[in-house]
Amino acid sequence: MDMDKEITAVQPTQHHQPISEPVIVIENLYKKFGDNVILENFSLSVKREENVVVLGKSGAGKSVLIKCIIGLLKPDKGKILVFGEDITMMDEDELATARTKIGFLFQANALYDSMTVRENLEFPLRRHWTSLGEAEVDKMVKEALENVGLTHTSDMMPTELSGGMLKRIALARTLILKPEIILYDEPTTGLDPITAREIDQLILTLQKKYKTSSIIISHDMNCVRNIADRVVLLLEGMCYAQGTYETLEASSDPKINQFFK
Ligand SMILES: Nc1ncnc2c1ncn2[C@@H]1O[C@H](COP(=O)(O)OP(=O)(O)OP(=O)(O)O)[C@@H](O)[C@H]1O
Repeated sequence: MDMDKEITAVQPTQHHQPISEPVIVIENLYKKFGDNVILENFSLSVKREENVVVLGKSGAGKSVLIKCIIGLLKPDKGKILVFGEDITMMDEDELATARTKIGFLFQANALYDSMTVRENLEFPLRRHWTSLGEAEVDKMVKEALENVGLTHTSDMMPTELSGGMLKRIALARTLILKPEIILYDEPTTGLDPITAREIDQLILTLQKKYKTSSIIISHDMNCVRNIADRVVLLLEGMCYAQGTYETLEASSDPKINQFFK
């Protein structure tokens, strides 16, 4: 379909310039459940070191999109190229390899309540990088906790931490495997505004440090404004519009405008 709207009137932005080489290219993705068409001709490309926020109403298909990118759902049609390799054509072994390059920050953090913070951080290392020695594991856990300013929580249980601290630990755990791409599912939902802004800042700081590329699902318009190099509006199954926060906010199209009120 030719309804995709590229909003081109670029305004000055304080965000860094992403490098133009794409790390994710999604072409004409189509996904339905029964008669319920969720994604219809959805296309999107994400450049290296770019933060793309996907904005859409509840039920628009944002989670379905993310699940397709990590191969948890198979689209009915279309391609998802991650570093040039089509995720939709991969078997489980190939997917497992591809997923080591893709970090995922779950909305509910997905930390293990029965493990200490340190054990939660060690878990992905021991699972994916089995050849690491104790000293290396220690060093990486320390670095991960320093990155999020929570070295003192190492021996604490997740239940002893606040929502903002849990989000930081979840972010540290996502980053510990040094993924090149991070997918964030509503990273600031459920946090108070001040903590939410701290998480935005941390996401940006760590992105600069590790040079990651990201797709971020968010309803939090402050988060969208702070983090997005580019905003993509997922509407009616497709990429309805895309542009900087400022250009979309200035749009006179009521379908775009409704998100910025
Ligand atoms: N496994 C599934 N089987 C059937 N329908 C599904 C499945 N997964 C998602 N859906 C449907 O797909 C649609 C999009 O769901 P999705 O979770 O992607 O929405 P969303 O945009 O992430 O919404 P929210 O912002 O509320 O999380 C919904 O109508 C949902 O019921």
